[in-house]
Amino acid sequence: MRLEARQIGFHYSQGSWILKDINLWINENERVGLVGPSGCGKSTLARLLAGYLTPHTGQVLLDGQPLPSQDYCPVQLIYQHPEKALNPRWKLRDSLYEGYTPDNALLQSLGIEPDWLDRWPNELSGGELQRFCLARVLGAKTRFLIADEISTMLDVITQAQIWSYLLDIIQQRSMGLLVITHNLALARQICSRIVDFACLSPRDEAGKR
Ligand SMILES: Nc1ncnc2c1ncn2[C@@H]1O[C@H](COP(=O)(O)OP(=O)(O)OP(=O)(O)O)[C@@H](O)[C@H]1O
Repeated sequence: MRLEARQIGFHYSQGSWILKDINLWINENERVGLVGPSGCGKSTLARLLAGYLTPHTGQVLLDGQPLPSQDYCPVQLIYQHPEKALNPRWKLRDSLYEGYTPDNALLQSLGIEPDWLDRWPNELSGGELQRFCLARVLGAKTRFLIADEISTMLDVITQAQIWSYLLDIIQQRSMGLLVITHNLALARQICSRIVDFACLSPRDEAGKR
């Protein structure tokens, strides 16, 4: 299976182009790191790849087909800030079971304590909440995971734990992973291929992208 951004162009509202002729692909079993300067459009590309935004030109393709618009999306995205991804008015149990029913083994392997399910999002730490966000996106139908700066605000021990859980699951299920990060050392440690955002779009005749 392959996730592909083909000739993607995108701008917000009436603004200027953020992405132009962007090409990127990730195969299953592949862990790709995406690095680039702040504001260049990495998170925008992540949202396009997961189907949260629609490109103005080009296509996002999964094995040559558009992403499903109704069913569970096989491409799932996790953000840097778990508190923004969870409804503050829902207990964590409700957020967790919204998309599918994760089994106890998965919750255990992510280090989620059973009593956390009865708490509100503001009653857990950032690292604990991020485990919920991971559990939410790891439905059996997930084939590609896009991790957008998911461990930036965590301490080193929690970072190591979360990446270790995640990489195990990704390997067991032969999933593809796109890691968006400013941490080149992390990308080198985790990824089988690293892509510089600046290399995703073609240069014009003047050598500009
Ligand atoms: N919802 C939005 N509306 C308008 N402009 C936006 C929106 N989201 C992002 N942008 C703009 O799009 C550009 C790319 O933003 P994006 O978040 O994709 O960059 P990034 O490479 O992920 O940055 P960082 O590494 O700092 O997270 C920026 O100039 C940003 O200001």
